[in-house]
Amino acid sequence: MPDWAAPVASGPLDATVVLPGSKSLTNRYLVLAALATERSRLRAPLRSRDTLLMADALRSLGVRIDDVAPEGEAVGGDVPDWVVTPPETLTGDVSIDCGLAGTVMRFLPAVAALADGPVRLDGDPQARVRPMGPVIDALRALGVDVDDGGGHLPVTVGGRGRVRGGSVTMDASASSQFVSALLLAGARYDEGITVHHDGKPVPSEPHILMTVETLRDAGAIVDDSEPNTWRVEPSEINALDVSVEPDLSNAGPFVAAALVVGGTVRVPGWPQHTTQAGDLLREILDTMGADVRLDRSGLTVVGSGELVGIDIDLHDAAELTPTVAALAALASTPTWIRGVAHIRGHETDRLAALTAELGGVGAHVTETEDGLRITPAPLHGGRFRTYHDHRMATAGAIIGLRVPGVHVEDIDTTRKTLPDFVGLWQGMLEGTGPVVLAR
Ligand SMILES: O=C(O)C1=C[C@@H](OP(=O)(O)O)[C@@H](O)[C@H](O)C1
Ligand SMILES: C=C(OP(=O)(O)O)C(=O)O
Repeated sequence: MPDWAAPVASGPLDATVVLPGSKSLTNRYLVLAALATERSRLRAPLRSRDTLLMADALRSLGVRIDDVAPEGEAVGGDVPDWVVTPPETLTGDVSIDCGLAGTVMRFLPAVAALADGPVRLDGDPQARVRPMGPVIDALRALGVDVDDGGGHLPVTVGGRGRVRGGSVTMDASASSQFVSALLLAGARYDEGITVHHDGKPVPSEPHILMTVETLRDAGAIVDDSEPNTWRVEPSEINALDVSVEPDLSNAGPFVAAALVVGGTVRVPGWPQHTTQAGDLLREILDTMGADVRLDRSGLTVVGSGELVGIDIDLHDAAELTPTVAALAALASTPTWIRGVAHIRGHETDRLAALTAELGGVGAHVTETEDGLRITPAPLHGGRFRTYHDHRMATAGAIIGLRVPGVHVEDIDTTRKTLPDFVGLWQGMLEGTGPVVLAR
C-alpha cells in the first residue's frame, strides 16, 4: 500500500474522540467467557485484528461467538455486543492464527491445553521471534505436551481435555503476558495454578492486576497478596456481563495531539478507576505541559502547543513508549525514558525502531540499555517506517501533526488494535464535533 501522508494540523483542536474498547480487556473477557459455565455478554468489545483473531481462535476451539445488537446507549457507539457460548469441551485438532498478537500467542496455549486434541498455533513472520519460552516451559512443568520452535511460534499444544495444574516458577521479565496466560486458564486446571516469578522485575504489572480483577469478576478466587506470586484456586468460571472500557493506550496519540497542536481533545468514557496501564497518560501529559481533567464525562486534555520533556520509568506502562517518544521528539527540553528493555520483544524491537525512525526525521535519539534519551532538535519530513507495529504508525502520525512531509509506511498496521485509525485521526483534525468510530 502507498505511504500515508500524515496530516499537519492547521489550528488548535476542538475534538471529542470516542475510542473503541480496550484490546487487553476484550481479549481477557473473551478467554474467560470461553472457559465459563454459561453464556456471557461482552458490551462494546473492540473489533480489531487482535481481538478478531482471538475470537476466531476460540471459535475454532468450539466456542460460539455471535454479534448481538447493543441495548440502550453504549459509550462505544453503535457496536454490536458479543454473546459467547462456551462448548462442553474445547475441540482439539485445530490450527490457530495468532497474527502478531501477544495476547493470542501467549494466552491461548494455556487454554489449548484443555482441548481434547492437539492445537497448532502460528502467526505472522514477526510473531515467530516474540518470546514464548516461559509459557511453554511452564505448561510442560504442569504435565502438558508442547512442541515448539525453540521458545517461539509455531507451537503445538497436546491438549488432553484436562490439565493437572499446580505450582510453577517462571521468569516473566520478558512479558507480563506469560503470567496472565496461566492465571486466565488456571482456574480450570484440576489443582488450580500458582505462578512464582523469579527474575528481573516483571514489566507491565498493571496488566497482571487486570487479569486478577477480571478473574475475580468471573468468580475465581485469586491470591496476589505476596509479591511475584499469584494463586488461582480451581473453580468454575461464572458467566460475564461486562462493558468494555475504551482503550486508554490507543487514546494516547489523540490526547497527545492536544499537547502537540494546542487546543482541546476530550475522550468520553475514560474510567475513574481502571487497571489499564494507559491511565498513566494523565500524569505524563500533565508533566509534559497539558491541562488534564478527569470527571464523570471523561477526560479533557487542553494543550498550548508548547511541551517539555519528561524523565520517566515506563516499566509499568511500556506500551506507551512509542507515544511518549514521539511527544519527546517535539518537546523543548530533553526526555529520558527508562525501564523498557523488554519492548525489544514487542511487535518489533521498539527501541531500535524508534531510534531509527525518529532519528530519520531529525530527532536526536540515543538508545540506552533500557530505554531512550531524546534531546531537542529541529525535525524535518521523511519516510517513517513502521515494521508492522501499530504504535510506530501512530508515533509517525503524532510527528506529522507539526512536521510537514512525514510519510508513514503501512498505516493499515494500526488495524491491529484500531479498526479505523485514519478516519478517527482525520475526524479529530476536522474538529467538527464528536467523532464516533464505526467498529
Ligand atoms: O496482557 C496484556 O494485555 C498486555 C500486556 C503488556 O505486555 P508486556 O508485558 O509484554 O509489555 C502490554 O505491553 C501489551 O500491550 C498488552
Ligand atoms: C505490546 C503490544 O501488544 P501485544 O499485545 O501484541 O503484546 C502493544 O499493543 O503495544
